Amino acid sequence: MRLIQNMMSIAEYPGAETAGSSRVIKIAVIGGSGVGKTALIVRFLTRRFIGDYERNAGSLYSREVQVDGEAVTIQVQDTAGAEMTDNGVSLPDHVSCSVHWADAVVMVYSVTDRHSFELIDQLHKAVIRPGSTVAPPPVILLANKADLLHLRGVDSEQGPLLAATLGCSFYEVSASEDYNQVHGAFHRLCCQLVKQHPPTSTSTTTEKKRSPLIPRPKSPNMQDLKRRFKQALSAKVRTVTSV
Ligand SMILES: Nc1nc2c(ncn2[C@@H]2O[C@H](COP(=O)(O)OP(=O)(O)OP(=O)(O)O)[C@@H](O)[C@H]2O)c(=O)[nH]1
Repeated sequence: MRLIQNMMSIAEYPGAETAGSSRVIKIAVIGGSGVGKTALIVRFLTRRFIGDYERNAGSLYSREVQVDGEAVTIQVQDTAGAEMTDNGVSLPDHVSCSVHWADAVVMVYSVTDRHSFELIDQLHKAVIRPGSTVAPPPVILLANKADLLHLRGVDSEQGPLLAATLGCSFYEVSASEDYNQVHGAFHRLCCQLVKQHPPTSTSTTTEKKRSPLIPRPKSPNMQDLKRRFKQALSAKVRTVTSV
């Protein structure tokens, strides 16, 4: 039942094409696999924590929120997990496109996953693209799963240290335990973007950055959500019948 309620909360959630307000803020969330990217986005936008997910293929979430008293449409692009290879970090095309599309980037690692922490430096390089003439987008670093103290693989001092080296803000959060932390981190980023881009110049700035070659990110639709719900449900039924 919890699963059903949770899935319905996503289905009720406004679609990506509802950008009716004057201003659209685009955020890409990137990081290693299973660090909680989807959980963080859903938590920020719906207040809910959903424990069951399938591997992410890259969905675009959208919602109108109030930022400093102004109605703003936030579009958040979830991305597939990045992997470390012998030649550095391997970013699927979809992730690179999302980074170029975004006004700001949220990098995520899990405090329980040392590899996801070690990916961050490489991911940051992919975001800021040293030597590029285009100004890099604002970036924040989130250390997720702070509730899993017994599984901690990254010391609590290491995150802030890395963030200071990279020149970005840092937040240790738990998508499962603390809505306020997650909301605070995303909200501060939104405030920063709103201040940086006054309403009249927003669309111009955005259009300048976006290449026509970059495909629009996917948005979750009802059919996709229903399919995922059925999959999750049949997995549960299998578990129950096999006991
Ligand atoms: N305990 C705990 N579990 C979490 C937290 N955030 C996410 N999870 C769990 O971690 C698992 C992975 O979460 P996802 O949100 O799917 O992670 P992801 O980064 O989107 O995963 P990929 O799409 O595979 O890259 C899920 O089982 C979540 O329930 C958290 O803060 N605490």
